[in-house]
Amino acid sequence: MTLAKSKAIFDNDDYNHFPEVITEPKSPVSEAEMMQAVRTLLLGLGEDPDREGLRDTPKRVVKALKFLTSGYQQSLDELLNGAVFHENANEMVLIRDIDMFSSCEHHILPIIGRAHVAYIPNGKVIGLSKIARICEMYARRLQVQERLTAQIADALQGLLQPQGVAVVIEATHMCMVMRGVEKPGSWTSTSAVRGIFADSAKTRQEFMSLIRHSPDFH
Ligand SMILES: Nc1nc2c(ncn2[C@@H]2O[C@H](COP(=O)(O)OP(=O)(O)OP(=O)(O)O)[C@@H](O)[C@H]2O)c(=O)[nH]1
Ligand SMILES: [Zn+2]
Repeated sequence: MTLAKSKAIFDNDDYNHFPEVITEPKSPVSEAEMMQAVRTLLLGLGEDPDREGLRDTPKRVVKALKFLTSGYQQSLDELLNGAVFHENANEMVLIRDIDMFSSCEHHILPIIGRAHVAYIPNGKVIGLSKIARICEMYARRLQVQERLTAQIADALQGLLQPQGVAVVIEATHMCMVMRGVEKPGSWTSTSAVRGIFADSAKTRQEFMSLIRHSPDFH
């Protein structure tokens, strides 16, 4: 199937109307105000925001935070770019070890980990890279790991109406490592299963056994 032909099918398809909700409104705060707030933070920390090393820090922090939360500005429609194709595949598709960087919404500190995403098609498949892009879009928002996991699963379920979707995220939270309870080496696993992965223990186990042998996780 050519890409052009696939796109034509895609254009007529109902997945275009998958209700992607942008949960965050456009910001009413200017960059100048954000930089001023970072300057205040620096003062609060007892620093001198006018010393050479910190002079451009408010600007850098705002730029970095905007990048780390740039998923708010994206939508599924935009990132898919038409890459959903009709295909009579009905075996499990698994992408494992998708690197992931998110930010916890409680402390705005990094969540670092990997996602494993599987689905069993039901007439439609998605461009493989788009699965990683969907993970990135939701990761680049302020998150809790459970919601991030569920959002990825629900996006694929809504886009493809597959037989089922399974998502596992294994991550370490810097708010639990560098501060607070200070537990380096702790990993949090979350899963979200939909359709046949929820209904069939055998299918779920097949997925779990395929992702299990990753050497980095225990
Ligand atoms: N369920 C869940 N909790 C998270 C996630 N990221 C951070 N948290 C937790 O959010 C909780 C916030 O608890 P609070 O007691 O309000 O904040 P805190 O005083 O900074 O808590 P400590 O981290 O225990 O020092 C902490 O237990 C964090 O570990 C996440 O992705 N999922
Ligand atoms: Zn946190």
